Amino acid sequence: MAAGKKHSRSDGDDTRRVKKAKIANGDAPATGDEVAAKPKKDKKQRDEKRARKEAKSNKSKDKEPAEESDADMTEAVETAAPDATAESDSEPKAEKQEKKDKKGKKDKKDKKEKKDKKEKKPKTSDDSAPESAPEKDNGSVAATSATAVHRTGATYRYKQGAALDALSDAEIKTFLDEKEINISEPAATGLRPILNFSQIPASKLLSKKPFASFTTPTPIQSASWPFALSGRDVIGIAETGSGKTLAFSLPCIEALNSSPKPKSTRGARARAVIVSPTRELAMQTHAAISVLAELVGLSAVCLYGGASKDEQRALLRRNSGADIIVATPGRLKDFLSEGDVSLADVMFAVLDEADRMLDKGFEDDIKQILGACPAREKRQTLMFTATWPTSVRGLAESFMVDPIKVTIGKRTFGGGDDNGAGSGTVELQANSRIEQKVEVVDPRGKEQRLLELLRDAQKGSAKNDRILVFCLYKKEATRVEQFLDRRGIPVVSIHGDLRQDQRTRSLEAFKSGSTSVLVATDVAARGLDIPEVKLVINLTFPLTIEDYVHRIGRTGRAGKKGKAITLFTEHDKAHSGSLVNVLKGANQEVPEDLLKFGTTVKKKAHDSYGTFFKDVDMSKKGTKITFD
Ligand SMILES: Nc1ncnc2c1ncn2[C@@H]1O[C@H](COP(=O)(O)OP(=O)(O)OP(=O)(O)O)[C@@H](O)[C@H]1O
Repeated sequence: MAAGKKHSRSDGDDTRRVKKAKIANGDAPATGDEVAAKPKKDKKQRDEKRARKEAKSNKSKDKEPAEESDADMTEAVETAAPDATAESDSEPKAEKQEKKDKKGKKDKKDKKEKKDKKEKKPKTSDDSAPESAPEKDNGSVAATSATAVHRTGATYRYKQGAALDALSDAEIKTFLDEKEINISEPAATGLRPILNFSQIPASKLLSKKPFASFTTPTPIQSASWPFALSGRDVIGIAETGSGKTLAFSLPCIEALNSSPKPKSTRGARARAVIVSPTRELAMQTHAAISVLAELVGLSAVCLYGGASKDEQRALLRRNSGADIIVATPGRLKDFLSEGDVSLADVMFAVLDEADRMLDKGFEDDIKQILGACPAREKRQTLMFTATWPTSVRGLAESFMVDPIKVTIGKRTFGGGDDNGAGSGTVELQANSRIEQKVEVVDPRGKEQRLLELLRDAQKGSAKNDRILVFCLYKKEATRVEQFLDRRGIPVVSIHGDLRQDQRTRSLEAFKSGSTSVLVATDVAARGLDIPEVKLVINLTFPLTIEDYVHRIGRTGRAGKKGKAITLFTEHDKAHSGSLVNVLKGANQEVPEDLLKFGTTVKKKAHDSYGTFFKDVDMSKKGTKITFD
């Protein structure tokens, strides 16, 4: 099959993927006993003095060099060992039992309150919602000016304003329907979406007019802010480029700004932690949240691999406990284990690109990082992404308390064969402002076709239009960059074989427009907000359909239009069904040539693998494919 061929390529990545498969299969260096023994030990230690002991227990764990741990999405997998016994939020047993009892009582109380509320709630057409979303609240949002209290101890109080209270249910329902907002709210608080910036409660931050350059909140901001500002856990799923960064940044700053700073101690004691899958995304998020943080005198530090630890350590010291840490998992784990950072005071934790962070490649890191934070009942946890595969949902909820799920877009459509096998419904949606073209091509002609597409797209006045070309492998990216360079195309690249300073330089050259073509691996697929990317070309199809949605999402951002062209070959036929669904879901043309490969959505061959897994037929002999 296609995967077999890809893995037989002679670009060096093949062996790594096989190695990854082995590791994720339980063929990891650490034995099961070793892995199992650690959490128990950690628990005991934390029982005595959780915060300090956490750093110590981490110290005893095997340490990976940061330069490898988050250099690239593929590299991250290599370092991931299975740890099925690890707990998401390990705490002492007695404390756990006490919490369980308390939670039991609280649950009973909540249930009663919920029941009372439901009875009071006016019935609307949406009350007949499908069973899959029994608590869906669209259109039945009772006006309330209730003041929500944070369980984390933040003194910020979200009070729904009079202007929002004054709106009729019908107006709210129209807004929710028009913006395709779906809110699944177990606690039925009845909080209404924030329709415009003036409806956000006044605060020191708001007095500085941080949103002056925007006209209205985006749907994900409108719908998630009331809950996140109220201290609730939120899962936010919205299309690429729809302002999710601000959706979690505003509540983060408000929560921190209303809480006393912990007394200065040795090591930086962060109060918010935001975890990102790639260095560039961590830097971008850090830059974005720093704009808000500085307005109210809070500090944010970015920790990522491939750069000097000493410099980052110095930044942490200078800020004597950065309020906010934005980090890639590998480097953050290093700092935790070395005792340079403590997450024991974290009241606000965010997983950006959450499905990627919960994927097998990062799962253990995330367990360790969230395990170093206070228990989920004592922190607020937010997860945001554009794609939310079912495989990560259970794990996500294990890190959260009754999360509110805010989904933007019509995300349910059928698929699979006529017998209903192989798919069912999918909740995957590409940004509908992106025109998606798929060309089925002979694999041998791909690079020539790329050249034609680039020349065509950069004709005349479009000469400097920014175009992002995605490859699957690092070596492939290097080769394609050289191929284009030799043909006079101004090009730079970004992938895991480059040093961090080279990666940064490439991205800067592309962002500034000094070089109009960027060749990238999936290290640039998620989150990067590069202005005016006119076209995304998928030279080689990604490993998962989710990655496809993220890749093309580098264009058509913040309400703009964009275009994506995918060169699809017989090697990618396993993805034809899911690609057809994504195209249909975004009202895009489905080429006949693509349909020939079939429309059945293949179930993932192996549940243990995430975005980077591709089935490898170990019995097959490699076919040497020659490029160029
Ligand atoms: N309310 C708003 N109005 C207009 N533009 C906005 C608004 N909020 C954020 N933006 C802008 O939209 C762009 C995309 O935002 P952001 O990077 O947060 O998207 P995202 O949803 O996180 O995308 P991705 O899924 O790719 O990570 C940014 O340039 C941001 O400044």
